[in-house]
Amino acid sequence: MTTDSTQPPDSPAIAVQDVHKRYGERRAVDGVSLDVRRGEFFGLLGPNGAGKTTLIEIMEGLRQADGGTVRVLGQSPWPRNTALLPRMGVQTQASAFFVRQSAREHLVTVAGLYRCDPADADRTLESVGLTEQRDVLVENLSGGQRQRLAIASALVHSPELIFLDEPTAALDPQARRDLWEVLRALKSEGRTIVYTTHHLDEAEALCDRVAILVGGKVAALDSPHRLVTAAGAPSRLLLPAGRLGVEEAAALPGVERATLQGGSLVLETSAPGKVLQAVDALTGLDGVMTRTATLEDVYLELTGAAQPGPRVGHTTQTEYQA
Ligand SMILES: Nc1ncnc2c1ncn2[C@@H]1O[C@H](COP(=O)(O)OP(=O)(O)OP(=O)(O)O)[C@@H](O)[C@H]1O
Repeated sequence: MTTDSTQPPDSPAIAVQDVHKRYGERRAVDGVSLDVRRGEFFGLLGPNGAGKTTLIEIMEGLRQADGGTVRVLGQSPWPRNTALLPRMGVQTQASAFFVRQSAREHLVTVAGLYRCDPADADRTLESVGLTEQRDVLVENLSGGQRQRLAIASALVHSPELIFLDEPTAALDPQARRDLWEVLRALKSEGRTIVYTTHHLDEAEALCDRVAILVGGKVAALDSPHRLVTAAGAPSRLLLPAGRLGVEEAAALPGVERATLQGGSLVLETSAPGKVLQAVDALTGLDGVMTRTATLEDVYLELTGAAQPGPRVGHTTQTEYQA
């Protein structure tokens, strides 16, 4: 990995100040300011059309901002700054491939463009778990394997700053988890990663900090843990239905709301310890589950997509057994 010794080590990898971008009347990026720290795994989240791709393209030097300033590794990415190219790796949702080449040939070709050795291609193929497919033609790779090859193409020259745009979108659950390990290894090598995803569990598991963009503005920026804690969303306790009456449950100390959902009695509370104690005293805790708030709760609240009533998907869950 090459680094710029002229930059102070504590300077941000990316500094974005009051950046604007319009397409006609549409304000795609509307006064965004944020820093991405060196070595940070930074998530850019937001609903479709929130301005993530536009902002990333401005950071990558692919698009000109209408206003504001952007510094990437201490330099301006616009007008197109070729000095930055060897220091950045870019994976987009529409990556281009040499489809009539094998996976390895493709990567050796990309490595050659960066004046890297074929050995770098082999090492990178291994790091994304494609060694077995090295001789398979790109056009015969599965969607997930191509996705991994796209990521390998962004990594082959060992860039210090990596942009990954929904890299796990086409991956099955196991391949997604495998890729998490690849990404964690990159972070542990000190690389800076800017990451977009619609998988909130993934952002929570991987990112040091996330920015949630809504309508071209930063609606929240912090670590997933602090965002979840600050949101103060209630925890939920799920009891098998019939264990307690709804009214009886609603009257327990600390319970803010009790509802029947499917086969469960759902208790919302900001004092889960207190409610667990009360339930334990009445019925025991066998089969009781707790679900704590997650980044998805915060995200849905901020993007205005929150549904009334408790959600039960994608939550951190603990089940009690006798
Ligand atoms: N080249 C363009 N010309 C005109 N409008 C555009 C262009 N690119 C994006 N937009 C509009 O700007 C807004 C932001 O788009 P952008 O692609 O940056 O959002 P996004 O957050 O990346 O969305 P997604 O999650 O769907 O990829 C959208 O309303 C989009 O329709």
